[in-house]
Amino acid sequence: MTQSLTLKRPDDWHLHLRDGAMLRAVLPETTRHFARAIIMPNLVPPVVTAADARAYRERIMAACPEGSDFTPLMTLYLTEDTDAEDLAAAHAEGLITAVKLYPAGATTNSASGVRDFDKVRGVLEKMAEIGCPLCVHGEVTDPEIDIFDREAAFIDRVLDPIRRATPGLRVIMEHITTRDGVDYVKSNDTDLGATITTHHLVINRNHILVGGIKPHYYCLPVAKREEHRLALRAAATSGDSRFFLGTDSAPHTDANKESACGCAGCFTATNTLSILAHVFEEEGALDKLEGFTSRHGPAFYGLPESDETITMTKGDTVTYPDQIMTEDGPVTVFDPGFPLQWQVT
Ligand SMILES: NC(=O)N[C@@H](CC(=O)O)C(=O)O
Ligand SMILES: [Zn+2]
Ligand SMILES: [Zn+2]
Repeated sequence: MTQSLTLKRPDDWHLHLRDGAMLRAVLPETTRHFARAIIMPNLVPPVVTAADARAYRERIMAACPEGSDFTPLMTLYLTEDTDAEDLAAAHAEGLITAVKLYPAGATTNSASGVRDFDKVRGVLEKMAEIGCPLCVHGEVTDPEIDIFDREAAFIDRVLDPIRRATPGLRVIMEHITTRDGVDYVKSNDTDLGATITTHHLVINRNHILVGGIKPHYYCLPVAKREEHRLALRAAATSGDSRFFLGTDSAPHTDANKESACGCAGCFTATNTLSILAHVFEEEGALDKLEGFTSRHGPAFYGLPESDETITMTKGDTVTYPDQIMTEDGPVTVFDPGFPLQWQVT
C-alpha cells in the first residue's frame, strides 16, 4: 500500500546559497520544494549592510528558476562595526528578517565575525527593541576548548550572558548538535528557538572517522557522540515548537572538501525531505514532520505559514544524483547511508 503524507510547503530556516555559478547551480535544489529560506550572509566579502543584502537578494531572485515563487529571507552578518540604524531601517522595510552572529573564526567565512561581544551590545539592544531576531553560530573559538565541547562552552560563556544582558532579544541557536543545546532551549521561555539540520539527525562523529575519514560528513558544528544525535532526534520529533528545520545545506566543491584541509559543510538541499520523512517515520513521528518543516519556524519568526502544500509518498527506493554539477566543479550530495523510500511527488 502506498503511504502518503501532505505537508504545508516547508521552509528552510538556515541555508547557504553562495553566489555566482554556485548560486545558480544549487538554488533550484531548494526552490523545488521550499517556499522560503533564511539566507546565510557568509559570502566573501560578507553581507554586512542593507545595500549588500539588497544586492544579494536581487542576485538570488535573478537566479530563481522560471515560475518559482521562492522567497529568500535575507540576513545581515553582524560585525563589530555594524551600524544599528542601517540594520533597523533594513528590518523596518522588510529587507532583512534576521541578523547572524558568527564568533570570528568559528566556521566557514567567519573571519569578519565578532571577537569582542561587548562591541555589539548596542546593536543587540537595538535588535531587541525593534524585534529583529538574532541567529547564532554557537561555538566558542578558544583554542583551549576541545572542538566537541565548543557548543556547550558557548552556551555558558557567551549565549547565556548575552541573553541576560539583552532582555527581549529573540535568539535562534542555529544547527544545534548537542543535548546541552536541546536542554538550554527547553529550559528557557519563548524568546529562544533552535534549528536542527537534517544531517545531524543522521550522523554521529563515528560516521566521520570510522573506517577512513569522510570529508563529506565534516561540517561545523561537528557531529557529536551518539547520545547527542539521539537528543536531537527526540527534540525534532517531539512536536515542541521551539525546534524547527534549518538544513544548513552548505555547498562546497568536491575539490575543496576532498583536500588536505577540507572545508566544513554538508550539502543536503537535494534529498533533505526524503531523509527527514525517513527519520520521522523511524521515530514513529510522521505526524510531527509538518510542525518541524512548515509550522514551528514561521511561528517563531512571526510569519504566516505557507498556504500551499506538498505531498510525499513512500514507494520503491528513490535515487538522487551523487553530485550536483556546477561551473566551479561537482558538489557531492549528502549520503544518509540508508536507502530512501519517501519522495515529494
Ligand atoms: N556548517 C558548515 O559546516 N559550514 C557553513 C558555515 C556554518 O553554517 O557554520 C558554510 O558556510 O559552509
Ligand atoms: Zn554555522
Ligand atoms: Zn550554516
